[in-house]
Amino acid sequence: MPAHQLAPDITDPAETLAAEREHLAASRAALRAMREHARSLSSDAAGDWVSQQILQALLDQRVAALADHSGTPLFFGRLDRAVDDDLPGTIYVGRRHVHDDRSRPLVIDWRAPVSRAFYQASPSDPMDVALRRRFGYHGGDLTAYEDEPLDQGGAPQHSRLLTEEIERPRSGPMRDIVATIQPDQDEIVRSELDRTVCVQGAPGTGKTAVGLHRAAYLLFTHREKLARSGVMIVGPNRAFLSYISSVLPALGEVKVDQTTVAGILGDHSAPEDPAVSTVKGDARIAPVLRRALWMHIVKPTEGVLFTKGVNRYRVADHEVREVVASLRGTTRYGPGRAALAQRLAHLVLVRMEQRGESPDDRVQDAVARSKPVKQLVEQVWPKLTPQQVLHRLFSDPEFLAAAAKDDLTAAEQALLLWAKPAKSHRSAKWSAADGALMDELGDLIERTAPLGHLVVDEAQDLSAMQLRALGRRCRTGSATVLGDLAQGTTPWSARSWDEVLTHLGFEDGAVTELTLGFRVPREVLDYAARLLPAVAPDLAAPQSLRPGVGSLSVRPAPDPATSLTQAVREALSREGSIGVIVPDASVAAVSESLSRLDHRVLSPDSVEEHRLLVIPATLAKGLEYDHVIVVEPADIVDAEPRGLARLYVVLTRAVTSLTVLHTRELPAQLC
Ligand SMILES: Nc1ncnc2c1ncn2[C@@H]1O[C@H](COP(=O)(O)OP(=O)(O)OP(=O)(O)O)[C@@H](O)[C@H]1O
Repeated sequence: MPAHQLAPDITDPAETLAAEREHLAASRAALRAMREHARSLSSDAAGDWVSQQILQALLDQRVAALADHSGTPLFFGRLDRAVDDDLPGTIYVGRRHVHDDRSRPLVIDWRAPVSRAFYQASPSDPMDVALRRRFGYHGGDLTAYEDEPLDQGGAPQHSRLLTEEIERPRSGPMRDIVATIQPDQDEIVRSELDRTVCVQGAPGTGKTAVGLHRAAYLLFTHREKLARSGVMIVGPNRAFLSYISSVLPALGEVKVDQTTVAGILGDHSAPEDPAVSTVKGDARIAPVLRRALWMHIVKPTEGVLFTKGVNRYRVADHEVREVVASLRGTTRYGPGRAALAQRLAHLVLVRMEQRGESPDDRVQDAVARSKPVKQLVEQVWPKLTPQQVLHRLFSDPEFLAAAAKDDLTAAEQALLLWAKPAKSHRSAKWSAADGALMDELGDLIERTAPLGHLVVDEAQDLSAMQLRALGRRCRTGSATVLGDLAQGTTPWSARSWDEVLTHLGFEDGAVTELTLGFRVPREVLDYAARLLPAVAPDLAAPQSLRPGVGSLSVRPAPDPATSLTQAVREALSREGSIGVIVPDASVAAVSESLSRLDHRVLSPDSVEEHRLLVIPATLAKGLEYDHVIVVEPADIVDAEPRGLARLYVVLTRAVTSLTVLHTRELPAQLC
């Protein structure tokens, strides 16, 4: 008999646990049967070879989605419901739906509407739940449970299992938080597909986790629609992507694109003065690009002469001018070109008809592709690539001035001009900021295909032009925008979320805040928060769920190498991952000084998994380690204009302990 039918009558904890284990075993067996059934299905039924391959791929995906990961529990919660409806009185909430051979649900997916109460119900609003049970696990084994009656009023109960989960040492990539999503996080996760949500949150409040879980929720709830249009996660760099890469697959979602802004806009990396990148990132350049593109259209001075056999058909120059004028600004540049050819061909056809001929559509297509029409189109409405337009804009001061009008000052235009223009657009070296400009131009030429939903992490760091590039990818969909204004480290970092939402094209997006920190111990967070008045004076000091007494150690290091080795050895004697975060310029020296200890250096592209990592300060964003050792804060601050914000990021990566080593004086805010 399934455990859930026995459980309500059992009061002895050991018996209860045994019954729940039985339910777990039954669920595992049922999942195995579901998997075997899926495996037994054949793609032979499909009519042709292609359909067969597609069906087989779908069946393989289904089998993969039904895998039972022995290290993760099939369910983590249970609700005893106090309502008589079509659903079972007791439901088990887990990572995926499992049913028995008579289609009775043994485990219900955490994303199903009925599971919502597991995250949201409270004694003041029990949501028809009499009892919430949380399970404790070790590996895949059920080891404990905790009951919370919800129908008797009173204050919400403190959960020991929740605390243990939050306190669990980190190792390896980021884990899902599906068993312990908090009510305010759940609100965001379950917000509707058509809503764009922007989450401001202090370090470690779970923004990334919430964004990933929202993606999983939306894929479950709108499976068909999003399977067609797609969901994309955009993170700050590849090291971050590799850190978060396991979360969605663990939730059964394997078909989500996870990428960086460079992954979308191209890996352009020509070095550039930040002052130039700042002008290129400003939204004021968007109308400049639009003008620069359309300025390539030349006023027609000639008509078309089309010859067929002995017949000649003429379209007058003023007619061509009228066609061009009517198309200008009413279509994108690329389709406009094609339309011009068709409209000219149509005028030729009218001439043919006037002479008693009866040409059909094929004749119109042939005329549109004929040499005289093609030549005129090329002359009047030339084929262009974004690179060609940008190359001209950055090499030709007069062209730039004409395109810039009053949108850019003379000084800004001077910044944009290349000191040594490349000979052609083909040999030009493009910067990261140019990537967003090319994308903008690309979209003015041909429409960018939109996605169903976009999750943008660390959005505070993106320029207006990068945000516009992302926004156009979800213009018919929606976005989840995540970030922290205090962690903005680029010269163009956002000062307000309204600004970010406007550039993305979601002016009416809702801004919400997460305030409780799950990562950084209170003592460490309070220390880092001393920088807040300098980096984001309008933000309230963050709060931590984790007391972490004794987690902070700030040490003068007269002999840096010895102090570092000692701090690392101390961390190695404890459980968990270790991140040594250092000024970028010191990476090689620090790695050298740790040469006797087995370690790796994190690089932007690395998928390094190692217990002891040396991390350049500029790569630390979004990452976390049990023990963090920060080397020379003053150098981190001095290395870049928003160095204090960088230091704030760096000081908030620790889960268990933070050791700060300094030879130089600490920044004044930390003294
Ligand atoms: N509800 C939760 N239950 C358990 N752990 C959680 C919960 N929410 C967040 N966490 C954990 O807290 C840590 C920080 O989460 P996350 O990286 O998503 O925060 P963040 O707000 O994106 O931080 P940052 O701004 O520093 O990038 C992660 O280890 C995450 O798994």
